[in-house]
Amino acid sequence: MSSLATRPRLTSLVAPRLASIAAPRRRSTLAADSPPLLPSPRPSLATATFDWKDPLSLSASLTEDELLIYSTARSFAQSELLPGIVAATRAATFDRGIMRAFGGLGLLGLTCPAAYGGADAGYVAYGLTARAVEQVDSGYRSAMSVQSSLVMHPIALFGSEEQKETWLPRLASGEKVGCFGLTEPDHGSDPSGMRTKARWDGEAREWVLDGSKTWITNSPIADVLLVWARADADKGAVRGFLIDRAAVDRVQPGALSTPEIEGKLSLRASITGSISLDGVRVPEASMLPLARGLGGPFACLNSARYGISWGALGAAEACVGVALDYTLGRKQFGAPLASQQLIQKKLADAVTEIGLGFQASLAVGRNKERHDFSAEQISLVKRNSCGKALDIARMCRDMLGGNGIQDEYHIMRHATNLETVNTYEGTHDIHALILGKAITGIPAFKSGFAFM
Ligand SMILES: Cc1cc2nc3c(=O)[nH]c(=O)nc-3n(C[C@H](O)[C@H](O)[C@H](O)COP(=O)(O)OP(=O)(O)OC[C@H]3O[C@@H](n4cnc5c(N)ncnc54)[C@H](O)[C@@H]3O)c2cc1C
Repeated sequence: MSSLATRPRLTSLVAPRLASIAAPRRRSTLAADSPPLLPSPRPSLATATFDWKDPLSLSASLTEDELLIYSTARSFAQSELLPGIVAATRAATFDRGIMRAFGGLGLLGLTCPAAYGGADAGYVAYGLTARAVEQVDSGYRSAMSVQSSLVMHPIALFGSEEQKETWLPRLASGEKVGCFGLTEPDHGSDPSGMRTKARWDGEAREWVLDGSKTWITNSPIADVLLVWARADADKGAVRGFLIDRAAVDRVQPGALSTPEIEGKLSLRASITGSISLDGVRVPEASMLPLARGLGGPFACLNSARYGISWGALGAAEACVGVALDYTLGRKQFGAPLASQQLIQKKLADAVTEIGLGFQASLAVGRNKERHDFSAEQISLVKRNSCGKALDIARMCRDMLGGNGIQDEYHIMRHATNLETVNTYEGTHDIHALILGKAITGIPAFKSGFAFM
């Protein structure tokens, strides 16, 4: 260490030589046949100071608007959400007011049209918001992602004018909460086996829904439930239905129920439930007119999965921040843990993966903004970010020793949350199979259309 410190810095040795090449007056004094001092006519010096929080200068690739959205979301998350997260996790509660607060800041439906209360802000801004919120908790990011990507996005993309006007402004403000019901008790990774049915009652001009969904984020508090079902009058095609809970409860009390799933050891500050549909009648106009087949829900999932690729890394960077502080302060064997080579390697690995992961998500975000992306690119970044973030959270937990399992240090909560984030919206292995199919041309999943 000490000999390195007393050695002149490499740049101070090279700089004068570079200056002599760069200055035209001096260059002219060189003999015409002199060998060049350095191979490149425009050598680049390392001028930026390395910042572990932005190791590959992500912020330099962002617009002013994106930076502003990120700093708004981050200061809200740090000042309003962080202080209560430990208590919310212990009590396994989700404060409905958080949705109104997100809405008040304009963080819901960031990619939706401004004409309906969205922000038209672009996919990178959306990713940055997911990152800021998930630095506090994956459960809060889940609530926001479901509202924005899995409810508002499909209404904006596939909805009628009436559906857009009815729901989007109220979802954007957080006045109404939505949920997305695709997973069923017997069909998770392979939603092509879906059993929930929509029967057409031509006389009443209503759809009658029967079936059940499980593991549905926000379902116990949702005002509008986007439920995917097989429509008998459309040759059994999967269609999306917007169920207005209040309207159903008024006319058919008990036909629709959304009990909370208890006993979760992950995403405890997010509310998750099932959906039970027992002859639920909805008007003809409740069906999303422009979504037909599983391509509808998958289009929504692509948007949410992309956001997750940013969010999961947000959780990972929060874990690294805690681990770094802790290891700088904690002394064992007469020295700070942070001075030990093994600890530094762990931190270097984590910062490397986070920096690379954000660049990958940024690239996919820009591709999305240019309308030039593939579902496989999203599988790649969702899978990579979740897997890496989970590994980083576990490694950071380890760096805190026994204290690492204490909720006040946050890391263990992030690690248990990331177990879910790695599983939902397509498990780590299912995304590997999606990529495997694209690479080899051979689908490894046997029953038709596994994708969730
Ligand atoms: C907290 C939470 C919130 C959620 N929120 C929502 C929501 O809002 N809306 C919604 O619709 N769903 C939601 N989900 C459901 C989630 O998307 C599913 O849990 C996920 O898709 C996996 O499905 P599954 O649980 O049925 O597991 P399964 O599909 O039964 O998979 C179990 C295991 O088998 C593996 N596997 C499956 N098929 C294959 C194969 N062909 N080859 C090799 N391995 C395979 C999987 O990778 C996994 O490891 C949520 C889940 C959780 C836990």
